[in-house]
Amino acid sequence: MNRTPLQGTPTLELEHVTKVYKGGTRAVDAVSLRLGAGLLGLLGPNGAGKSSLMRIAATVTRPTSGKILFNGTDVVSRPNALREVLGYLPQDFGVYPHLSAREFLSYLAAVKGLSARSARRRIEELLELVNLTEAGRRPLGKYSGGMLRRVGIAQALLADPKVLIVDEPTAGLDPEERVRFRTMLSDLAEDRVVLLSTHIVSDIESVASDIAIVARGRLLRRGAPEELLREVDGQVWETVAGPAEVAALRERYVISRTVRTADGVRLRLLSATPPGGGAVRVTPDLEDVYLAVVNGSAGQSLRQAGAGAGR
Ligand SMILES: Nc1ncnc2c1ncn2[C@@H]1O[C@H](COP(=O)(O)OP(=O)(O)OP(=O)(O)O)[C@@H](O)[C@H]1O
Repeated sequence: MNRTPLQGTPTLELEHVTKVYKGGTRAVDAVSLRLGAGLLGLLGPNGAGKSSLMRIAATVTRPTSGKILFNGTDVVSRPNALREVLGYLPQDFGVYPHLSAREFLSYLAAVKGLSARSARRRIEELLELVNLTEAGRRPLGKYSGGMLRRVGIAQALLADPKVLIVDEPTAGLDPEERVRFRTMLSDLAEDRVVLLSTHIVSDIESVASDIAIVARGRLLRRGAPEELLREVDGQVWETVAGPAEVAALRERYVISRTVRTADGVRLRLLSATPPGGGAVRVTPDLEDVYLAVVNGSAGQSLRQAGAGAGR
């Protein structure tokens, strides 16, 4: 493996990273990932180990075993090599409720060692970017969940990071904010490593050209959306069923969507062979792949192996 990246192109490598918590939960199980400039969407159901993996990648938690290298430097033993260029938005981001967004960001900028002058300029840029210029003087205690999330995003970008790690960043954002945020992240990913975790497929399908699917601590797939989609090519079907048949279909197949219509329930299901009942083959989307992979059934019978993971 080439350990000498080109000047200016950051690389973050996770090698066989494992995290076993006290009590024995194996939250991350031998995950290896190599990230260069660009956005990697880490997709997995609740409890898959995404936050644990992100905390480890952000040097907040030490792995039980495995290595993390930033531009070739081992950051488990030398975390500052990454921390100096890292922006991190944890899932449980907390603020001081009596401070305004400007005061809070100024405080963090001082902690990060930014000069007062460049901090002021940067904070105004960021407040504008996350659409909080007007609200920037109000105490954070009066902010909505979505506004606080945007403050979290601004703090992660304070020091113009080379590596940006954002854990479920769109939680609490309204649809318009989600779109704005996704666009912002894909712009940032042009020359930075951006790692974004989510359990919502639509959060990443329009921005991530690179997707990793995790479940039960393990990395199950990694690839471009087109590659992942090929896995369920020809195996996604739509059918309309009466209310009585729906339960039986749920037993037999991984169901990726249901919509009630005037004629009954329109189901989208995964099956390697024609499921019968007039089902029509349809073009797969990422939600289908995600469910197939997480249910451990891609390429096999596509029968439901577990309860609707990730929904
Ligand atoms: N500090 C901890 N101590 C013990 N177990 C933990 C700890 N943090 C996480 N876990 C466990 O590790 C597993 C993975 O949790 P983690 O939060 O990393 O998953 P996740 O994919 O981020 O899920 P969510 O989106 O629900 O947070 C879960 O079983 C969780 O209960």
